[in-house]
Amino acid sequence: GRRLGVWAFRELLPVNTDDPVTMSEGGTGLHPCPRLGEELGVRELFVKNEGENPTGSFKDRGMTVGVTKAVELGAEVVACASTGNTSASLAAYAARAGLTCAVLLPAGKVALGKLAQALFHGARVIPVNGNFDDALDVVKKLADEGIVYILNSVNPFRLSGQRTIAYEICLQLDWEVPDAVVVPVGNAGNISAIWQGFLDLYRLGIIDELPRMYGVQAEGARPIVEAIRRGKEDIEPDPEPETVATAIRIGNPVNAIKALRAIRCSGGWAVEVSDEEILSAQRELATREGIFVEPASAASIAGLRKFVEEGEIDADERVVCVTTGHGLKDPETVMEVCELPEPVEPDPETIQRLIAE
Ligand SMILES: Cc1ncc(COP(=O)(O)O)c(/C=C/C(=O)C(=O)O)c1O
Repeated sequence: GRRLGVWAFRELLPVNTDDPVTMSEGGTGLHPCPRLGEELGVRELFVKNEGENPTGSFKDRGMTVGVTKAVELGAEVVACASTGNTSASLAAYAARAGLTCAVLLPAGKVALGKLAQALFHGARVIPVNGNFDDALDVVKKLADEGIVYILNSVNPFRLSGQRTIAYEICLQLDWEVPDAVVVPVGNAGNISAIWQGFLDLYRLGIIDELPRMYGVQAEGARPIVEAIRRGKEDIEPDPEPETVATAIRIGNPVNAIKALRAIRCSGGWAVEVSDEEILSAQRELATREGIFVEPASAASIAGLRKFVEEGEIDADERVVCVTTGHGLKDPETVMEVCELPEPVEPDPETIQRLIAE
């Protein structure tokens, strides 16, 4: 009788408490998307919509475990660097736990919805002159000195919560395993955690096969793609990452080694997509299947199109695209590509004409 969500899998989580800091995170929809699948050329396309979480991104799965652990350890100040969603999630869960929260953000590069969340939940929002990577370096130094408890994905408790994405996908597919799972990659924690989740189920004998893991990055921020393409063991950090998908505007992913292993051990691959491809995929998903995601999330859809074109994923395979954040996070990017009509008089003829146009 457990509600589907992160804590339905409590026996698999590394936190021994029956009093978690929780807001019913997880239990997100695994939506069949036949029209979009048809367009992309795959037999069965599902979208695992993480924008349905309490603060609108998959980060809540990690934060519920990470912040519960912070309380267990007696931490007083929790902190993170963030491109936005981590800070929004940490601000909410820290508020719920009564912890002081500090978030460092790359000044001018965080979507409006995420800023509103972090500010409104009462976090100490600290914009810094520099990129996400510079901000993370500072928070890591402060954590090493015991001044803050860090909740970025260098914290293993954060990633353990995100494994539940894999648990839920299998449960929602009646314990079958998809052929391919496509994930947008920034700091590279999520693709690593999802792979670990599938491995957990495999080692427990619950599933007897494993999916291939596919990572998608923005053309302007693609260190993982370059390392995969060149067969490298580690990445070349990109000092100037740039993309409209600000959530994945990351040049030096801390989980690079884990992500390279997840992609290689699973027989998957990685690809980059342009900002234009991201924005058109975002629009297609919203207009064809009614699912509204922020730009970075749509990278998984744009990437799937390329994996099918390149023969990495076959037309007759079952594919899950993980869409990682809600579209409301970044309304400004949406309004840049939409045309709001001028107001008209509310008379029936005018309205009828406009509807018919
Ligand atoms: C919508 C969305 N989609 C994909 C990613 C990439 O996940 P990772 O590869 O695990 O980093 C993020 C990451 C955001 C942050 O890193 C942050 O919020 O600081 C995101 O918000």
